[in-house]
Order: sequence, then structure tokens, then C-alpha cells
Amino acid sequence: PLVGARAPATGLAYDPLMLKHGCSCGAHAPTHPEHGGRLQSVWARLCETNLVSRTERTRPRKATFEELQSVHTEAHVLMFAGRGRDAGGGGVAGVGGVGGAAGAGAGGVRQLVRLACGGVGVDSDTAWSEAHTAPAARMAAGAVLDLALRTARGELRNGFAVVRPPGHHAEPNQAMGFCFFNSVAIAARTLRTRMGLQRILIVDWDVHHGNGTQQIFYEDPHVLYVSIHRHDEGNFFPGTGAGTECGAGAGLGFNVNVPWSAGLSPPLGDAEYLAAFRAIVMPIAKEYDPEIVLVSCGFDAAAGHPAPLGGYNVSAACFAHMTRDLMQLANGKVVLSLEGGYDLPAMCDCAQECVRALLGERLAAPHYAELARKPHPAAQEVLRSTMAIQAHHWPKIKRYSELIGMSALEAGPLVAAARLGRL
Ligand SMILES: O=C(c1ccc(C(O)(O)C(F)(F)F)s1)N1CCn2c(-c3ccccc3)cnc2C1
Ligand SMILES: [Zn+2]
Ligand SMILES: [Zn+2]
Repeated sequence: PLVGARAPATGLAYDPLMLKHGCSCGAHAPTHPEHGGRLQSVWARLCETNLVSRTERTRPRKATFEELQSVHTEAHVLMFAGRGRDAGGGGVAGVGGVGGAAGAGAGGVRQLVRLACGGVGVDSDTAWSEAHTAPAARMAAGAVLDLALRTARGELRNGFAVVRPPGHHAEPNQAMGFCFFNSVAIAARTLRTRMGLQRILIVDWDVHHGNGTQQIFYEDPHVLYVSIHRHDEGNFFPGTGAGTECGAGAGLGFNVNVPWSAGLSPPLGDAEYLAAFRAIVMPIAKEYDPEIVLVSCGFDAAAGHPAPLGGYNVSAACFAHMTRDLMQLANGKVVLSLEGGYDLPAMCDCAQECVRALLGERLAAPHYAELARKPHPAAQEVLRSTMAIQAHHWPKIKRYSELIGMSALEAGPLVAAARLGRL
């Protein structure tokens, strides 16, 4: 007899190969905040909480050169995809002195720098390991791509990629900010070319703006990039992501930045992030009506992150609620891909709650104080300014302007009315 098709499961992508990428100096935090222990901790937590056993473990594989080149230049891929046995030559041939040019791999000359710690990197933050960086970065891209394709096909309900190194700062021809290949961008581009999807939403809630992802899709209406990030008028890494950056050409209107300002006075939290989702992100996302949602899921906006790498107080419950909100879109086809996040307990809590959301479990509510709190005035100002800018491209979001000054408890019952234009 025909076996009934099982309901598709939540996919979880992880491979220990991604642990090995790091600096040859061998140090972890604070010299190198993006270290293998981040991934080890998150995976251990997902195992300990039996979430791994309730999901479908995919078997990630390295992205191919062709898949990497869907977004990156050949020079970049040859330089950073390593000399491994399955590579077509190229790669980094060694390091000159400080500031000395790397050996000219087939991909052309690339500057590698000697780091203060004695290691080698592509910039002062982004350490490179000759043996381990390429396989890890290719595995991360392959893991996200695999989850995205299988979710788009309906073989998986949704997914979470437990990956490193991160990708959202990587530009077509530039590695930076701990990133080498833009995994989420490669997945989006491949969904377009291989499955002909017409509307892909990328939401980036990493506390840092995804300059690479924005750049890659800046003129592309088939990929809507929405980022919520600390910007501080460009004084927070990487400095890009102003509200006025709305896309260009055919892509005008398909780039949305919510650029928080005013530093950490006070640190932003659930009240602000829930308001941004309620008034800006979800109204635009619903109007776009994506066929799949990819999330650059950094957890460095979570409480516990010191100022240079975050400084906000978003809770694990809030990340879970944002995940569940996005599951209303695209028949629930949502793939989260880990980007930043450096405080290990916070990362583990956030990953655990997001996977529980993907599994459809009942969610813990954010703290009452956060649900009852109106967004900070400076944050309200950013939301109003973002709405004014984006209303040119997404006219319906004006219906939600009154919700900006409300707490979640006040606004909740009114969201439906706003959506119907009855506020
Ligand atoms: O803040 C960043 C980030 C680079 C990449 C970040 C990310 O967005 O969280 C990503 F890509 F990893 F997901 S965050 N940089 C690089 C490291 N950094 C630091 C460092 C802090 C400690 C040790 C070394 C560097 C301070 N300010 C910066 C700027
Ligand atoms: Zn080092
Ligand atoms: Zn970040």
C-alpha cells in the first residue's frame, strides 16, 4: 500500500567540519569572538534539549565552486575556496609580511595581513586558516543551500542552519567581518536560478547590517532584503544600512533598513523589536507575499552582548516570536541561518527557542514588562522615519503608523484592524 506522506519535518543542518575554522594563534574570545566554541555550544544545547531528536538532521555538503560563483566573483571563490582536493587550484599561496600581498592564487593578488595575535587574516578581524577556513565556509554555504532547496520543494517544513563562519558581510569580491561566502545570498540566488522562485524575502535580525546581502540584491526585485540593525548614524559596524538605502533600478523599494540610532541610551529590547516587526517588517512582508523566507539569524542583539558586539537586550522569547511571525508567510517555508552571536548562554537560549518555534511548539511569552512598555522615543522616531521612507514603495504600511507609539499589549488587538484599513 502507498505509505502516506509524512508531514515534512523541521530540518537541522550542522557538521563538525565547521568547528575547525579559526585563527592559527588558537585563541578564542576575546581575541577572536567568532570561534568554534559558539557552534559547539549551540549544537550541544540542541542535543541536550532533545530538539535534535525531534528534527530531521540533514547531511550538509560543501557548496560547489559553481554555487559559490552564483554570488561571488571567480577570483574570490578561487582565493577562498581553498586548494582542497576538490578545488580547481587557486587559493591563498602564503602570506607576505604585514600588509604584504598574499601569493597570487589563480584568483589574483589578495592582501592578507599579519594579525596582532600572530595569526593571519583578510582584515584585522577576519582570521584565516589555510587548512580549515575554506572547507568550513563552503560547508556553511552548502548547509544553508540544502535546507533552502529542500524547504522550497516541500521536503522539509522549515529549517535551522547551525553554521559558521557567518556570511552576511561577505560581498561578491570581498571577505570581511568574519565572513567569507554569503551563505544566505547563495541560497537565495540558487532558489531563483534552480527553482525559478519569483519572490524571496531575506530578513536579517543580526544586530549588524548585512552589507554584503544588501549589495548583492540591491537591484533585484525578486529578493526583498529587510534588515533591523544597530546603525548609530553609521558609527556602528559595518556602518552601512541607512534608512534611505532603498534599492536601485528594478530593485528600488526592495531593500528595507530599520537603522536603530541613539547608541545604548537606553539599550533596545523586545518592545522595540516587536514594534518594528508589527509596524514595518510584517506589513511589508505580507504585501510582498514571498514564496520562501530566509533569515540571517544573528543572536548578537540578545541580552548579554557587550557594546562593541551588540549591547541590546532582546530576549530569546522575542526571537521565537519573530520566527513565528515569519511562519505566517510563504506557507511556513522559513529557513533560519546562524550569523553572529557571541555570548554562549544567550546564543543557546535563542537557538533553542527559535527551533521550538519552527517545531510549532507553544512559545514562552516575552517578559510582561517588555510587552507593556512603549518603544523608546528614539526608536519610535526611527520607525516613523523608516515608514515615511518606505511608504513611497509600500503605501499600505501607513495604516500601521499609529501602532508605532504603542506597547505590544495595546497594539496587539489593533493589528488586524490596521491590516483591514479600519484603524
Ligand atoms: O563587530 C564586528 C563584527 C564582524 C562581524 C559581525 C557579525 O555581524 O556578527 C557576523 F558577521 F559575525 F555575523 S560583528 N567587527 C569585527 C570585530 N570587531 C571587534 C572585535 C571585538 C573583539 C575582538 C576582535 C574584534 C570590535 N568591533 C568589531 C567590528
Ligand atoms: Zn589569532
Ligand atoms: Zn552581528
